[in-house]
Order: sequence, then C-alpha cells, then structure tokens
Amino acid sequence: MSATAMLGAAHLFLQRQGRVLLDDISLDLPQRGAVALVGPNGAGKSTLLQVLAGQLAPERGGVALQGRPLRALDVRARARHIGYMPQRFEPHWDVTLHDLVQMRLPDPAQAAQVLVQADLQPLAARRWSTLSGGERARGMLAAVLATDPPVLLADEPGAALDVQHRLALVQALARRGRERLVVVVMHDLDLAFECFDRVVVMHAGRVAMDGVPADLLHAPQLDEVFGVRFQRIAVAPHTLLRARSRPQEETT
Ligand SMILES: Nc1ncnc2c1ncn2[C@@H]1O[C@H](COP(=O)(O)OP(=O)(O)OP(=O)(O)O)[C@@H](O)[C@H]1O
Repeated sequence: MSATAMLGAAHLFLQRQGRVLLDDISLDLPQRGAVALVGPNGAGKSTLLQVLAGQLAPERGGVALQGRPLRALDVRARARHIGYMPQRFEPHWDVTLHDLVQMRLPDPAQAAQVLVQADLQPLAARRWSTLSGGERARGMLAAVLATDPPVLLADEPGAALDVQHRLALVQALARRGRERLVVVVMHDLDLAFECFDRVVVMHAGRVAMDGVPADLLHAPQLDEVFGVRFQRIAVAPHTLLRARSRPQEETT
C-alpha cells in the first residue's frame, strides 16, 4: 500500500455461500482524483465499495484510511472522512429532504444552503416517500456531501437520473475529483471514460484493468470482460463505445 494513499485496500478476500465475491483485491486510491468503478453485473463493485466504506468486513486483507486501518477507527471518525452513498437507501422515518440533510449538519440554515446549491430547494419540504427515484438519488447525494467528506464512495448515483441530471452529476463528481477523492460505481462506460481520471474495471471479484481511460479504451480485454464486441467510434476529442453481440452469440 502506498504511503500517500488516501484509501488503500490490500489483498481483500470475501466469500459468501461458497462464492468468492472479492478475490485478492489491492487498490491504492490517492488524495484526489475521480475514479470510476465499472464492470459487468455481479462483478463485485458494490461489495468492494461497501468494504472500502467499512460497512462490510473482508475475511482477509484490509482497508487503510491515510495509512490507519479502517477497522481501528470509530464510526464517527469514519463518517467524518468517508461519505458513502449506497445503491439502495431507505431512511428509517419518512423525513423531509431538509431533515435528511440537517441530520448531518447542526445548522438548519446550512442545510437549506446545501439544498439550494444542489438545486433541490423546491423539494426541501417534501417527504422521502413522495420523491421520485431520481429525486431521491440527488437528495441522498446532497445529504452525503453536506459535510464535505474527503472521500466520496457512491454506488450508481446516476442510475435513476435523466440524461441532463446524469451529465450534470458526472461532471460535478469529476470536478470534485480535482480536490477530493471520488470513487463512483457506474454502468455508463462512455461517461466513465470521458469524464473520469481513472477507470477500474472489475470482473469476477478481481480488478481486471486499472488505468487512465486512454490506455484502457482500446484494450481487447475490455470486450472480454463485458462479453461484447465494442465498436470504437471516434468523436473528437473522445472515443465512444458501441456494444455489439459477439459473433458466436449472433448466430445462436
Ligand atoms: N450475501 C450474499 N450471499 C451470496 N452472494 C452474494 C451476497 N452478496 C452479494 N452476492 C453476490 O456477489 C456478487 C457481487 O455482487 P455485487 O453487488 O458486489 O455486484 P456488482 O458488481 O455491484 O453488480 P451490479 O452491477 O449488478 O450492481 C453477485 O453475484 C451477488 O449475487
């Protein structure tokens, strides 16, 4: 594990019901940077994020935050440093969005300001149960970021968002990566490769690829991992990926 890593994972191993979910994963995540975590369904992305957040203990290996074992930190210290947005979230009570944000901030005016900045002020008085899927995702992320944690771990924050909000979200996360560490699980490969500094590709509980987008985009291994044949379409200055079925799958 590098001494300068903000968050470091060393030899993580986790299995459930005889299935290996994380298979010897080591990862150094720096003080700042926008990292996309991608991979096919079931690759282990959410499991890895939960372990990095300290929500799930690995059977072997460990996670360190600024060189200190995560398991040795109390829950308050973890919460101060790591903002974690899970794939699914339900508050215990049907609180308003303003209440949800204010639970993390002492001052109601500050909570209101957070919602203004996230363009969510019109929804501030709405109860959680009345919000749409996309509104919940945006509200949850605003709540997680309210305390400005040095590390953000977000599990598919854009999955329920329309195209405009998803683009705005990914761009905001990429901007945040200039100052802080941002790790985002996502399925939109084009946005991951276009907007993020680093892409980690998971496959079957392992890190299959890890690097800057330009190095990964053209690697044949990407097609192998996702089980498709990608057409690489140059749309200067970017390259878009269009997935096609593999030849043997087209004939069956
Ligand atoms: N408690 C458990 N018992 C058995 N299998 C589990 C358990 N939790 C997760 N899994 C399995 O582990 C694998 C990895 O799950 P995980 O949610 O980390 O995948 P993912 O890469 O985030 O997938 P997706 O893209 O579908 O969200 C999946 O096959 C899942 O079914």
